[in-house]
Amino acid sequence: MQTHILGYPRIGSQRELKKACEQYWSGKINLDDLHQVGAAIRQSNWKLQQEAGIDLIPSNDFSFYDQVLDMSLTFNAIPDRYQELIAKKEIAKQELYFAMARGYQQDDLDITAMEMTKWFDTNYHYIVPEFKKDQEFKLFSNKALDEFLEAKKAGILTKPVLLGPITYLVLGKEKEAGFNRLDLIDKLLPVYIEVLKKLQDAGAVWVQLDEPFLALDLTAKEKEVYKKVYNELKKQLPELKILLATYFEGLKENLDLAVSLPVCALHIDLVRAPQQLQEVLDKTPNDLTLSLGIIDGRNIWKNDYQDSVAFIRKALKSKTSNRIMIAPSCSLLHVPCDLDLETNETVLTPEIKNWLAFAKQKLEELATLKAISEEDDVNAVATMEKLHVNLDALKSKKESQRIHKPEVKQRTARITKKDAQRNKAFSERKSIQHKALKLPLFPTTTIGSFPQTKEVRSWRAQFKKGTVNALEYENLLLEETEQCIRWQEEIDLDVLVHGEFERNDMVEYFGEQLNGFVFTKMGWVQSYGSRCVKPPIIYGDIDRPEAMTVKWSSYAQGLTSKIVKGMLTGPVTILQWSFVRNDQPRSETCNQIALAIRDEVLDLEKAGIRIIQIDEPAIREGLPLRKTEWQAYLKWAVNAFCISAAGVSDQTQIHTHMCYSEFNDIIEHIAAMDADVITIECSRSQMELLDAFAKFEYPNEIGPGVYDIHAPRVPSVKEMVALMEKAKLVIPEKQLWVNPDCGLKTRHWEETRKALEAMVEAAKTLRVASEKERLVTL
Ligand SMILES: Nc1nc2c(c(=O)[nH]1)N[C@@H](CNc1ccc(C(=O)N[C@@H](CCC(=O)N[C@@H](CCC(=O)N[C@@H](CCC(=O)O)C(=O)O)C(=O)O)C(=O)O)cc1)CN2
Ligand code: MET
Ligand SMILES: [Zn+2]
Repeated sequence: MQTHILGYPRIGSQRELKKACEQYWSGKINLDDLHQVGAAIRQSNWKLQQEAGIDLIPSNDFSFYDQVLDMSLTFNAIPDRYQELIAKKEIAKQELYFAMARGYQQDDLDITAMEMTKWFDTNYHYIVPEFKKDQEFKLFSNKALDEFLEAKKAGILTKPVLLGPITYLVLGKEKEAGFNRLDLIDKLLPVYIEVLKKLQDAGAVWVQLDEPFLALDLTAKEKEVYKKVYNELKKQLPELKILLATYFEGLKENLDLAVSLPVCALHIDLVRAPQQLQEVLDKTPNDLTLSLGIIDGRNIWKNDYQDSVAFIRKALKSKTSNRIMIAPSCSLLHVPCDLDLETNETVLTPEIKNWLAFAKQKLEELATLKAISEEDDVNAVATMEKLHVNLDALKSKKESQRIHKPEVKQRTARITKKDAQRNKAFSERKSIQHKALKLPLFPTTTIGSFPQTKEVRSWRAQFKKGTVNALEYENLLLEETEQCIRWQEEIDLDVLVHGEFERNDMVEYFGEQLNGFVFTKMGWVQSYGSRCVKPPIIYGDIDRPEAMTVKWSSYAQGLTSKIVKGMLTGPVTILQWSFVRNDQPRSETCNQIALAIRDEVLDLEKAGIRIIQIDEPAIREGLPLRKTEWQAYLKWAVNAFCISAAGVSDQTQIHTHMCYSEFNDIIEHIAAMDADVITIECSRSQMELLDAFAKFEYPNEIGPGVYDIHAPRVPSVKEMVALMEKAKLVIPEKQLWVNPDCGLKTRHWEETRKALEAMVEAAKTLRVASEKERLVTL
């Protein structure tokens, strides 16, 4: 039996990669320096796995930005707009790569970045491949080979990891009409084969092809392509051992297809879909190796050895041990690097730490599971001891007094339908709110955050270190908030925000203030590119010991006669972006959070806050990957949002916000959230996202983002007016707000100021135009 992993976190346990990339982008280090940091991370990851005794160690799981973008570069799937950049100067591949990820605004070139979207149901974002009708592929980057050789030189024969060809195509987007990207497979496959041949010639024995789509809902055509592709690979590369990796879901009705593909090994996710093991065993041909994904690659709880060993033994009963591999369920990209770095016992108590395993610890778990399962003598001392230590840890968690709070459980049990409903329907609330708030046509606002400058972050870092005391820290933040309010007044925004300077992150900040959560110091996980998050850990029943944001919001409101919008993160997003307890349904945990947020909403209202935004950017990402499970999820998720929002009076206006979302197939559920106003990210799709709202005749108000904040470029008044004119064609103007896309916290003040000034001018231009139209029709 062999152990292997599908991938290891690549940010470095000290976020070395993030720091190096950002230094390179700002010109502080050169390409060589950057490449050295990358190499050091790879070496260290390989060594770590070697020391833990992992049998089959992956390579090419490293990436400077994103593994999907790596594939696009490998196959030369470079959108035409970058040709100008390539032609203009002899550009390093690495620089072109970053330009594709982040856009390029230099030397009078203005090239937009490629789109970014969520990786399945995770908080990781990938760069969406762009395909055109006459798309050609050729080998452009040798990254997979280079990294294989690099490891080989270091004495490790790795298993290179590539995104499988079908998943790669499906993840992309047709950038023009008239073709289906899946039909590009005939052009793509030869280049794949070329890459695989090179790896084989260099000595690779195993190659892992990730095909998560094989575990999702497939069309008949997609199934055919799976057959065709893997048969062709077998034909062209009969000697190469392909490990086909599925994860994030069970194979279900695709099982027959999966086990019929002529590959050497099939990896299945037994954490998400433990029930599939028996059927998979029944159907797996003898010569197909089965890789059991038994350690949770998406969560941080210790593995249950007893459970896992039972799984492994079950598999060993129907297959010989050389046909079994064990592994984490998916790449470890989604968990933090190393629990050993959590040494601060006041942040993470030893009791709770004993329940956890991060990536490095999961390697040890894997090796131990192998040892236990291969041990013939069940009384062997070393084996039994490891089992008992594990049993003790799990028992300590199960019985901990810290997890269960009867009053919290009673409160969620008492939730009624009425708790999730506003007093009056939106049609009536609308005029009550308009009278109360007196906002102009096309009201302007922002999504909440303003630049988290180096200074703001360093105050917080110093405060956490203890070199700045609580009072000093608070005063610095209050000053920053005041400046932010003054400036918003100056540029004449209609609905102001306090700026979120006190937050480290929109989820971690709330987690830190709620009971039932613990957090880490170094538990970073990549979200996109160099950006990381530190998901809090929900270990127990959740309640709110005291108000969380009222101080900031009421301070900001006290500074101005304009309306300041309160700013909260919604229950589904807090749930989705935390590591969640695995001893009760997610819906129950979500309701607990919803009640805590509801209390906060009511406290804000009491403190005189008249507009409250409850951000739910993760509601769509939380959608189950299989359609059959959508209804059940949407029901509890939407209900949890409603519980958090519906306690207020009709006058109080509830906003919500979602970014990176497709709304077409869930629009009725978005409507059921019944937020008075929803802001959505729209500019990169040129307002296309609004079509879903228009088709549904969505009755509530909408703020489509009028400019992309992911690049430092300042948008013109004209282009924003044009986008809003486009919005007006599908949504009545009385329903429209004007705001940027989300993410101002990642920007600098300089461009933020200019862009928002232009945005306010755009709104004013729209008001004048609409007044003229009104007079003409009179
Ligand atoms: N959880 C979450 N998921 C999300 C989003 C989000 O906002 N939050 N937004 C969407 C896009 N994803 C994003 C994810 C992260 C960031 C982001 O800005 N991350 C920051 C970290 C934010 C943070 O936690 N900051 C902390 C810690 C900052 C830090 O690194 N401090 C230094 C010290 C700094 C100093 O001395 O000056 C250190 O600890 O070493 C703080 O402000 O307190 C980063 O990677 O740079 C942005 C968008 C979707 N998913
Ligand atoms: C990822 S959604 C972010 C919403 C939050 N209010 C912000 O502006 O940062
Ligand atoms: Zn957002």
